[in-house]
Formats: sequence, structure tokens, C-alpha cells
Amino acid sequence: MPLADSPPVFHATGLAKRYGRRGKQALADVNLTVPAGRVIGLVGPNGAGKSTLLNLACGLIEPTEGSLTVLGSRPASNAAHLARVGFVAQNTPVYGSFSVAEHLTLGAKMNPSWDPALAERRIRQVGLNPRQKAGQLSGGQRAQLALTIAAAKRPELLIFDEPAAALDPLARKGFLRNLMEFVVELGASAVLSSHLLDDIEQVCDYLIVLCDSRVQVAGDVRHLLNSHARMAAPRGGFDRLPPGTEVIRTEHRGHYSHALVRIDAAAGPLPYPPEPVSLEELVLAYMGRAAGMEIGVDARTEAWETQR
Ligand SMILES: Nc1ncnc2c1ncn2[C@@H]1O[C@H](COP(=O)(O)OP(=O)(O)OP(=O)(O)O)[C@@H](O)[C@H]1O
Repeated sequence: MPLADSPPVFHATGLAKRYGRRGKQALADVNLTVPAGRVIGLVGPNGAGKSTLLNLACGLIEPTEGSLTVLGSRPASNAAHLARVGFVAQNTPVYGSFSVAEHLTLGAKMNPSWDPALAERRIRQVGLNPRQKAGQLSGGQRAQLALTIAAAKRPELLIFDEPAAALDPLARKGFLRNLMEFVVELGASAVLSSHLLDDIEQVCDYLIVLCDSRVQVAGDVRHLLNSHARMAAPRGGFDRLPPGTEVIRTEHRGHYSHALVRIDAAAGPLPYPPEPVSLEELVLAYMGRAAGMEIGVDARTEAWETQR
């Protein structure tokens, strides 16, 4: 549930990041206000800028232009702010030569708000052996350890960069269920970057689609689904849509065109019956538009795969 009085999780204005003077523009002109109390899915193809945005949010790197606040403050501006954010980086790094129990001891030493009972309970629940070296854990177990450490800080915001990418489908489901339990138990917000739309669909109620360094669309998932529609029209028929509508993607099949259209600001009646869209159709339409790709219905999955 959105927390009405809490500052936004992210507030970005003209945010841009370029790596090196002649390097890659990894983020450009990001303007975004994401409310607190949400589970936010950050999706986009390889190289879209997802890790860059999350690393900026954790204060690991600095923007080239613009500003970003996280929970109302500059990222990592002081120790108190650091304690409010838990971060699980891509490939869930842990110290290989430390045991599970030593990770918890270290976490307790480094974090004033550490909750030892939560950490120990979770380690038991997910079946981790406290004496086992982290370097000997499987990918799934490592992810569970990293999640436990991030959550035992009792942060207001949990940030995960591709947390479940290395896990098999069953382990991924379990991991995401644990993640959601933590979010509920802590009353926290969470941001989760992923290539995997299924994961996003399973746990997220807020969506950010990032392609080619720019935010293509962002908003409450239910609102986004309600504000877009699929329509079929004779070729050229989409020229007749009322002002305020926006055709995101068009496909041509025979004498008909099919489009995914943003309709929430339509200034008049729609000339063709609107049909509901799925989250996958919505994301693919924005990704396809950003990539300038023509997508046929049968090629949707393939297009998603090739962008991953
Ligand atoms: N440290 C760096 N130095 C130079 N360029 C970088 C650096 N980190 C990222 N980039 C570039 O910035 C762009 C965005 O990268 P980023 O890692 O943010 O994308 P991503 O969406 O997280 O990708 P993926 O899904 O593959 O992890 C890419 O073109 C990448 O090559």
C-alpha cells in the first residue's frame, strides 16, 4: 500500500549518467517520482541502464546531470540514510571464506538497526547451515543469504538488482515469496530489476520500463493496464483516433492494423472497441517502440527473448 506521508522512494529530475567523458550515456533525462510502500519492477533489455539507476540510488556512483533523492535524501548521504536502504547487488555477492553465521555477526557489527532474531529465524527457515562457508553455497542459497542480510538491517527500502536471475524456476519462486514476506514484515518498499516479466508480474505493483537509457513508461501496474488497450482497425484507421490518445505500437496483418494505444486521456469516444492488454504486451510495446522494431503477434516472445 502506498504510504501517503512518506517521501517518494525515488524522485529524479533530469537525471543522467555518462560513464567517462566520451563513454556511454547510460541514463538520459530521467524524470520520475515513485511513491513509497510499493514493490517496483524495473524492466528493460540488456544495457538499458537498470543497474546504473540502482547504483545511483545506492550512492555507489554519482549522476552526471540532474538530481536523485531516495526516501527524500541524497543517496548514501550519511550513515543514517545508508541504514534505511538494503541493497542486493547483481550476482548476490557474499564473502566466500566467511561462514553463514559470520556473515550475520558482521551484519550485526556494521548495522545499528540489525535484527538478530529476524536474521536467525530466516536462516533456519530457508535451511542454511550457519557453519557452512558462503563460498560453498549454491546460487539460490547465496541469494537467500544476501536477502537475509539486506532485510535484517530492517531497511525502509530494499533494492535488488536481478536478484533471482541465476536461480532455477522453483528456487526463483521461493526466493520471490521470501522477498515478499520480508517486504510485508518490514513494511518496506522494494525495487527489483529483472529481465523476467513473470517475476515482475508475480510480485510488483509498480512498473518502470527502461530502454535505451530512458524511462519509456512508469506507473501503478493496475493503472497502466487500465489506461492502455488493444485495438484493431482497417489499415490507416488509427488516424481517426481522438486527440489525447497515443499509439504506442502498430502491427499490420492483412487489411487490418492492430495497435496498443494509451487511452486514458482520450478526448472523445474511441472508434474501435478497446480490448484489455496484458503486462507482457504493454512492456513489449514500449520496448519495441524504443528499439524501433516491427513486432508481429507471433514474434512477440522472440522479440522479448532477443532483447534479453
Ligand atoms: N562502469 C561502467 N563503465 C562504462 N560503461 C558502463 C559501466 N557500467 C555500465 N556501463 C554501460 O552503461 C550502459 C548501461 O549499463 P547497465 O549495466 O546500467 O545496464 P542494465 O540495464 O543493468 O544491463 P543488464 O540487464 O545487462 O545488466 C551499458 O551500455 C553499459 O555498457
